[in-house]
Amino acid sequence: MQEQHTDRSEPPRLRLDGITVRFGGLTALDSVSLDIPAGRIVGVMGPNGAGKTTLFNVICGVFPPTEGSLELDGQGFTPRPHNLTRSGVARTLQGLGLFPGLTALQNVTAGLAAGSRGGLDLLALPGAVRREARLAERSMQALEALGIGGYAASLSDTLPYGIRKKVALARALVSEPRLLLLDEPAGGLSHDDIEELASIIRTVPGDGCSVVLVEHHVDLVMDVCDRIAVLDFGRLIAEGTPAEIGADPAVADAYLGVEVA
Ligand SMILES: Nc1ncnc2c1ncn2[C@@H]1O[C@H](COP(=O)(O)OP(=O)(O)OP(=O)(O)O)[C@@H](O)[C@H]1O
Repeated sequence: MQEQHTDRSEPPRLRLDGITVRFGGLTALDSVSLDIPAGRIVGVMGPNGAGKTTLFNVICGVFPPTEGSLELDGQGFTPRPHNLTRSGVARTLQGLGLFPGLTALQNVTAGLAAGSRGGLDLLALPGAVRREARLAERSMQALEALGIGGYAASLSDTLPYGIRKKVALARALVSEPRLLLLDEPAGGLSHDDIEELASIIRTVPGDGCSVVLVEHHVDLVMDVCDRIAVLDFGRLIAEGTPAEIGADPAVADAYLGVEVA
């Protein structure tokens, strides 16, 4: 199945139209069309090598698709990795990507500065100082919203892994994105941390933000997502609600015995 563009009255937050990615002779994504509705959480699942990371990379502009196009809120969208925040798109990375020599607060502020016009001001002009104070205040609020304000002054590499994951999430959320891309956020987390992550992810659409969740952790995807897309060998083999995906024999086949419901 490929076409499932639904509500024609309002454009989806993100539309992927016929996305194909080839690496030499290998087709990593094969004409994938998928809508991410506004204010919804959409999971992308699939076995190893299915094309999940490749899809994420296309949405982030790491490389352009070989064929196909993207739209953001109905406008043609050519993502550029260094301009994503300004497009209203934020992401977390599998490897966290925090600056080890910076505090938790400074790491979050870096996420804001990436989206602002001048980046962080290095000259301590009065206006610049005020602006930096505002950025720091917003960053602190982002940390507090995730319950980790108490770690603001700690160097990020001294923090427990679960807290670092939250710092990375705060850095993505601080820019108030309209599209949040989460790349395997549950990787390396304990069961309790994953439950907490699930409740955090569920709050994101409250601000109208859409979420794309690329994740191996099937339980988390089933738990938090409004809709789920399943890739297998680069093809979109299923798209639907968690209940529909859990009952889809093609999905069960793709996972070869891995329990999905
Ligand atoms: N830069 C690249 N050059 C060549 N082949 C690549 C490249 N990136 C990915 N591939 C291939 O494309 C296919 C899809 O890979 P991708 O990493 O997107 O899958 P995935 O679903 O994210 O897998 P995993 O769950 O193991 O991370 C695989 O066969 C992979 O080997």
